[in-house]
Amino acid sequence: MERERKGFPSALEVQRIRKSFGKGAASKEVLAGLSFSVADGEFVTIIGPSGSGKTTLFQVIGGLEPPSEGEVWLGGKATTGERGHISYMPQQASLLPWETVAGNIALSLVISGLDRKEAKAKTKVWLERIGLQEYANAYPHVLSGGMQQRVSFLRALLAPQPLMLLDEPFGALDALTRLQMQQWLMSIWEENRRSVLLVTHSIEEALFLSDRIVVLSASPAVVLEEFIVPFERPRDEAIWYDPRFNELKQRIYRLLQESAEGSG
Ligand SMILES: Nc1ncnc2c1ncn2[C@@H]1O[C@H](COP(=O)(O)OP(=O)(O)OP(=O)(O)O)[C@@H](O)[C@H]1O
Repeated sequence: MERERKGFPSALEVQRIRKSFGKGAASKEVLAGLSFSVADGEFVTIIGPSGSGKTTLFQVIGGLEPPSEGEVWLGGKATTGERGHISYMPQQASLLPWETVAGNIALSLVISGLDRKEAKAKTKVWLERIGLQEYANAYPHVLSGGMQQRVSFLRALLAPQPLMLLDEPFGALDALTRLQMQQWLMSIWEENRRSVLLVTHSIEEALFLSDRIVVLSASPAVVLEEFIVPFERPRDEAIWYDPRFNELKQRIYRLLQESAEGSG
């Protein structure tokens, strides 16, 4: 089987993915033939109604669940059903509790190939960049939820895998911290472009952060529509007041609402 294709441009290609759980009459189709891609250095967001299969899709992309049909290509290689090819940031920060904040960051750098001395020096620079230099020697449990997510995002950013999957990373934060985190993440990401696939329930968050938005239908999920987000980078809060922001927000909202009504 062809395992590599020359000149394959995408960080991620999801090709006609189907996924059903259960067998026979009890079988339930969750993903009903999904295809989309993430280009190198692109920030793509998946939005879909609750229960539309977003977590299942991430599990298929990350190789934790085999698809019933279809293929996953990462960085030009067929990786369907294989683990270890993506860097993952979950909703609840998963920092190593026995390592300090600096230790957690340094470990990501060591895993991505730096020696310990280089990793230590780089960790210092990163701690300053994310505003946590005072917490270098603290353990993760003393950090606030927002601070933990900064370290968690940084660990995903520094990991060697080319695609980052961000699974509702701000879902557990209060509204103000969430806004601050969106601005923070965008500024760090704009300086260090990586290929990102984000899942969120928030249309505003998707419009603020992404280059492109893929809207999924209610279960069983298909791609309803893709939207190119037209705002130039670097971005700031001014885009919230741009008439195109509201117009796109309304279009995506209506699409999700129609899909939810159609399935109910
Ligand atoms: N291992 C499994 N066995 C059987 N059904 C499953 C399994 N995993 C997920 N499902 C079903 O697949 C459907 C989609 O679930 P999933 O968690 O992927 O949706 P989601 O879009 O991430 O939901 P939410 O937005 O609420 O987080 C649900 O109906 C769920 O019950």
